[in-house]
Amino acid sequence: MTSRSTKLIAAIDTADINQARKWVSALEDSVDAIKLGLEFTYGCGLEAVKDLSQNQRLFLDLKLHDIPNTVASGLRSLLNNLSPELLTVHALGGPEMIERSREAIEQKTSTSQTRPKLLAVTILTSMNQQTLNAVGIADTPLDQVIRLGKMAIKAGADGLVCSAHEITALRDALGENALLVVPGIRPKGNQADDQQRVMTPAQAAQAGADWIVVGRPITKAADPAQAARAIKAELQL
Ligand SMILES: O=c1ccn([C@@H]2O[C@H](COP(=O)(O)O)[C@@H](O)[C@H]2O)c(=O)[nH]1
Repeated sequence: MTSRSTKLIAAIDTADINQARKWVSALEDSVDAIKLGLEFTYGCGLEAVKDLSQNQRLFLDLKLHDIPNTVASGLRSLLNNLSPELLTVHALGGPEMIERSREAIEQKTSTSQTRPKLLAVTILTSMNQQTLNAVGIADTPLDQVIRLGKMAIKAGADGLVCSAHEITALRDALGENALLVVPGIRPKGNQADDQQRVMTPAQAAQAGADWIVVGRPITKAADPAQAARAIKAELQL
């Protein structure tokens, strides 16, 4: 049990700007932040990201993964126009890519701004033991997340994207300061869709998530705001 207060991020996964606006406005008072990722950014563009996040805390989830120079340059270009609160690179890009990302972010943050927090995506929540084996990794998801998590934090990441199954072991390994941002969340009664390492909002909060990320259980609900409020209520249990 933890005294940490777990916050809710709604994943706004659509390429339709009008749909995105409707969701963001309906969810304004019931979530703590929005997440815009590949679907919205590729479909609507970076100007739309800026526009949609004007009055919202923004998690920009582009999961950059390339050689260190390209990722660092990409981040500098991105941060010319945007200042998300959280952003992602893939831990599998390695320590130099993470170090260079952190440097790029620091370089682009003026003294009056809050620095965007750099999150390293460990093992996608859609992967299980079988999928890891299929890409040539014999370790368990837990061992692999812990190894990547330690490396990423040492290289300068502020936090990690992981599943709720790894939170307790990550807290033991990394302490309380690493930000743990947790997708793969399904309230009871929701289907898992393509997610494999899943827990409920209450379980993730009890394990010590800083943020949970929830997409389809909110956006596909008949009343997205009500679904988000129910998840928030579960976080207080
Ligand atoms: O390991 C990861 C990393 C990111 N995500 C993203 O979170 C949301 C989850 O959406 P649901 O509809 O709640 O499944 C989605 O935008 C993913 O890109 C993740 O699921 N797992």
